[in-house]
Amino acid sequence: MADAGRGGDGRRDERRGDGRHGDGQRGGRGGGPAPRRGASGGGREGRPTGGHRGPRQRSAQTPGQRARTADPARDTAYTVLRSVHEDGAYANLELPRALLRARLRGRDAAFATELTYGTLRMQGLYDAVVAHAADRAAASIDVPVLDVLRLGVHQLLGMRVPDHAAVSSTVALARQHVSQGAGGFVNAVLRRVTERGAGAWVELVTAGIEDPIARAALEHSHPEWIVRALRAALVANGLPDTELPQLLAAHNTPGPLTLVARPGLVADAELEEAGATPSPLAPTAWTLPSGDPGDLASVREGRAAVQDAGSQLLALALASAPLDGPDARWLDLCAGPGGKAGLLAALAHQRGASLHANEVSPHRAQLVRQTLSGAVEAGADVTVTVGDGREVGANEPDSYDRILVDAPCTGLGALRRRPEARWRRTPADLTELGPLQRDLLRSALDAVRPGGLVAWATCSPHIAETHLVVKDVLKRRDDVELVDVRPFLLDRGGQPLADTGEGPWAQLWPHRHDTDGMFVALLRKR
Ligand SMILES: C[S@@+](CC[C@H](N)C(=O)[O-])C[C@H]1O[C@@H](n2cnc3c(N)ncnc32)[C@H](O)[C@@H]1O
Repeated sequence: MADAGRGGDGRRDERRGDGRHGDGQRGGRGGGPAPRRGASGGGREGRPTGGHRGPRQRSAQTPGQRARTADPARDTAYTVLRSVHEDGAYANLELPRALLRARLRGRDAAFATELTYGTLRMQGLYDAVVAHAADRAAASIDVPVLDVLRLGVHQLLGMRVPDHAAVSSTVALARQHVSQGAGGFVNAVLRRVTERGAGAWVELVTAGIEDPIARAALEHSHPEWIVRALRAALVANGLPDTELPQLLAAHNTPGPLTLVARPGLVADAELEEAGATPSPLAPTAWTLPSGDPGDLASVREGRAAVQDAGSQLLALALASAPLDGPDARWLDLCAGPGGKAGLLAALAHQRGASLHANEVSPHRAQLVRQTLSGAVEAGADVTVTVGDGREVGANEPDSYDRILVDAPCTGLGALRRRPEARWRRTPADLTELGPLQRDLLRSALDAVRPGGLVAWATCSPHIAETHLVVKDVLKRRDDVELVDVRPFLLDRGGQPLADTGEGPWAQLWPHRHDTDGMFVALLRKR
């Protein structure tokens, strides 16, 4: 298969530092054919689990009769996969553009979304399946061909696509984008994949792996170092490590599409009329069961937005913790693209306070301005600056009453929304981010006035970015105390969220709270 394989891996370095930790929910919701649940998501199967399957649905067409042109939904998924793997693109940004270009809406868009996101998430497991079925290392297969195969395997093992449709359409993709020869190779490999169900494939590729972490990593398609870190984070936050499979499975399941209703800017009736329902998770959170959030006037006008409930809870906790003295100046130190600043600006406006939103990247600061447009329109006192947050403490000491540090981090708590992130991140990112994170927290503690509050937040449960940053910074300061944040993490009914840890900080979990894995610590300067 000269055109399907080659000697080495030859993949480009797919890493690209991003610092992108907006909520990025748009496009993350699957739909259309329901994903099969079990091998990785707690029950994906839909097939006999043991051994080889019985007679399969085979295509009646001969290879010559089969489609040579891929259908638009699969073509779109393939194009996005190539951009992710070849150009370092982000699927949550690239997919909406690709859907628009292909004019896909409704079920076709939902199919393309599930195919893209599911394939990227499950890539680790699928490569092992491909390697077994092709009898060669996945790394020895040209990445464009491997991407076609991954899409085919996801249709066969992760979605309810009939075998004949999955195989013939994926072969068409290979012929159209790679070559005739690649089509033959893809056909042969996928036919072998159809010989077993998802559960049987997992058993086969994990057979003989004794280390439970390595086994869980392959079964749930995560890099091993992330599985180890998540296990440590569960234990450090008082949860049993037996929950690890549920946590990993939650990363392989699309999260709900949650909206934030920015207080004072949008009425409940308007959201209800648009089909949204109140989420029990946070007083400002709404769930949009179907449809495009961009169709809502409140979203287009910045009065509501797509935002994970966990992000909302953190901003609400910072805003609601009691404060002695003035409460007039709020700062969001690392604000881009502005999700939490949007909520803080609305809350500050209701209280007669101002919000200063700072962001180091000019492009992302521009996104913050756009995000805050709804609050500004309503008269909120908001300033957006481009600057290094590490310098704010020295430049404006003892100046703010409440400060949010939503720090640049690995984003390991948001893996369900950023399907390729798990394959891009490396332990080296932690080494790189650690000093920056500590400097930002120190700067915030300098910038807050005595008696004021600083919230340290990450969308990562990794101990190195959560507990250790706070402990390290506090070791050298005797003017700061930790405040128990858990009483301020309130659900829609006003009750503190359960299972957020032993305090004083709090860790949210996708498998427990159905939010991103956000961490928050609240600090008060004496
Ligand atoms: C986790 S994101 C913030 C997300 C934001 N709070 C939201 O809810 O949309 C972290 C942000 O910190 C920014 N950042 C990184 N280094 C920074 C620095 N030295 N000073 C200020 N911002 C920084 C990144 O560009 C990124 O936009």
